[in-house]
Amino acid sequence: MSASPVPSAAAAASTSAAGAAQARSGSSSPVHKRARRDEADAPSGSAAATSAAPSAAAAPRTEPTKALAARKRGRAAQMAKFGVPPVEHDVRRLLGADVVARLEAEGRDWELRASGEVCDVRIETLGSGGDGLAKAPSGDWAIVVPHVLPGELVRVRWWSNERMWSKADLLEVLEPSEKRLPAPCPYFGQCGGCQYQMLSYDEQLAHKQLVVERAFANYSGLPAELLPRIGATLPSPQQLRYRTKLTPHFDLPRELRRGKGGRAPKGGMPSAGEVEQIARALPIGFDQVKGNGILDIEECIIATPTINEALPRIRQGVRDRIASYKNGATLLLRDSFVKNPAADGAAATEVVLDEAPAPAAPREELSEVITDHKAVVRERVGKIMFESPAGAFFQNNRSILPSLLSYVEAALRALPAFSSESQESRFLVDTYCGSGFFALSLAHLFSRVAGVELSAESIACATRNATLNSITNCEFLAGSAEAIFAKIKFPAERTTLIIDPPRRGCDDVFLTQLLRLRPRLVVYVSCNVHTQARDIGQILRGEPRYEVVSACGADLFPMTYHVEGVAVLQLRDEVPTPATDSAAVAP
Ligand SMILES: C[S@@+](CC[C@H](N)C(=O)[O-])C[C@H]1O[C@@H](n2cnc3c(N)ncnc32)[C@H](O)[C@@H]1O
Repeated sequence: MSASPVPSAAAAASTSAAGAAQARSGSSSPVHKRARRDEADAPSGSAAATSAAPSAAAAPRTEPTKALAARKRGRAAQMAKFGVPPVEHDVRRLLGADVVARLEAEGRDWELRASGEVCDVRIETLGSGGDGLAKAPSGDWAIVVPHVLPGELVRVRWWSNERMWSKADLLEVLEPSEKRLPAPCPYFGQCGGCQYQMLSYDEQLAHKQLVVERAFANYSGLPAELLPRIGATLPSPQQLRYRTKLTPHFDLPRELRRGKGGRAPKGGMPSAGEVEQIARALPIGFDQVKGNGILDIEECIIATPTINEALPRIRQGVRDRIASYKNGATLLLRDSFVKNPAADGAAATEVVLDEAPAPAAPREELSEVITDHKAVVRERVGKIMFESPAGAFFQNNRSILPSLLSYVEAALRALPAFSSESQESRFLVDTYCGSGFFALSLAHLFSRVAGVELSAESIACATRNATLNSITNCEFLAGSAEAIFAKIKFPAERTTLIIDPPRRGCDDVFLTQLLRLRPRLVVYVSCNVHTQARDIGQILRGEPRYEVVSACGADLFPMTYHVEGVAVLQLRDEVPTPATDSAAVAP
């Protein structure tokens, strides 16, 4: 066994780096306290490293009933929103059906296993959430470890108890994988933001393809023979410096927290000098991997250069005004094209766009950072300029948006149901349309377009964006997604319906009405491939019969475990279309 140093910045995951990060973190929530107590109970990193042994497969301990009930409630809350957590599927696959059945039958699936034990484990697989999975030395429990790769022998410390698995810290990579690369980010290993900085981009894409496949296998409820074939993941032209939105946050240090009615903090208000010291030490950034509070981040290499240029000024602004905050806060930094570069260009940064620009558009544009939630953010995708409320949703990776649109357009054009119709006889319904990204970008393919969206502010922007870009065939409606079904009068057999919901996916009301409308084609885009697979499964099992004609992941979030799902469905030909279908069906 080689104790070679970790050949990447993941060495930051070593105990010393983690300790330094912890020293800079300011959180004191109960979760953090518990984690620290666990560490205090455990042997020190170096001593434990030499004595790491299978004995770490600790004998189960007794847990107070209330604590166990709280753990079960936490999982039940997640189940209600998203279904079985993806990691549980990964754990079941790792342990195997026999072991899982035994744990469940013996009532040992919620056992209390971890309390700071250190052990060496071989990582067997990479889970859907970006963490590696290994079997505990006992063989009947899983250990989930961040920033590791399959095949690696790693030294870990377990610190939390979940159902049939425990989370663990990575202490050391004892035998690195050949696939491990030096991570470009100095915070990798400590920051909870990125999971894959040590993995080549091709490997990231291949893994995300597997994640989408597993999502359909685990969540669609479809038999194996009906699972869709998942295509290669759509790559992002930029793998770093792509994020146009960053939300670093901070907790207000205890010494500055006021009591009820604005009363001075318990020990009295610190002096100006003390406040300055507290402000200087304040971590402003992202959650640490283990939940040890916030890691101070001076630069985020997946964010755009414009954001990184503004970050020091915005962080300093927080420090200067720290005594005026009542609580911690989440900051907003959005990269926005400058409306009038000639007038506003002084403080803005030149952006070179990756995609081929529209003939009339400039090759280079200026961008600036917007921090006010109520302000307007500008984004150009291909020929179209979008305005959206800074506090509302807009896609965060500008470099991949042209290829995402091209993928959808090519997938539709490949279908006779679409290509045999002229533009004048095609209709588009864009549900969960935000500021009109899909509706306006694809409007040239359709005769008429209708969009629906819950946020009235976003709808106002969508309507304005149509005018700004001289697009005259789009209408937008503020309301819940299913409200569109009662409004539109498009012929269902010539209608394409886009679904792009938030992470929780669609509800039954929406899916039921979609099936009643029977649009000829459905494009489902989602930032949560698990709820997407669940919803597509429900559509495919319903009446009338749909089939998936193409599906893949799109890498809107390189270096992280997130993957966007894109799927195109069509109504199956053998299903006769009732005569009433040529008019929209009111609910
Ligand atoms: C993932 S975003 C997609 C936005 C848009 N398609 C785009 O690409 O910019 C999901 C959108 O759904 C909206 N939304 C959430 N719940 C909704 C509901 N029940 N009905 C309609 N829109 C909803 C959110 O406000 C958000 O704008």
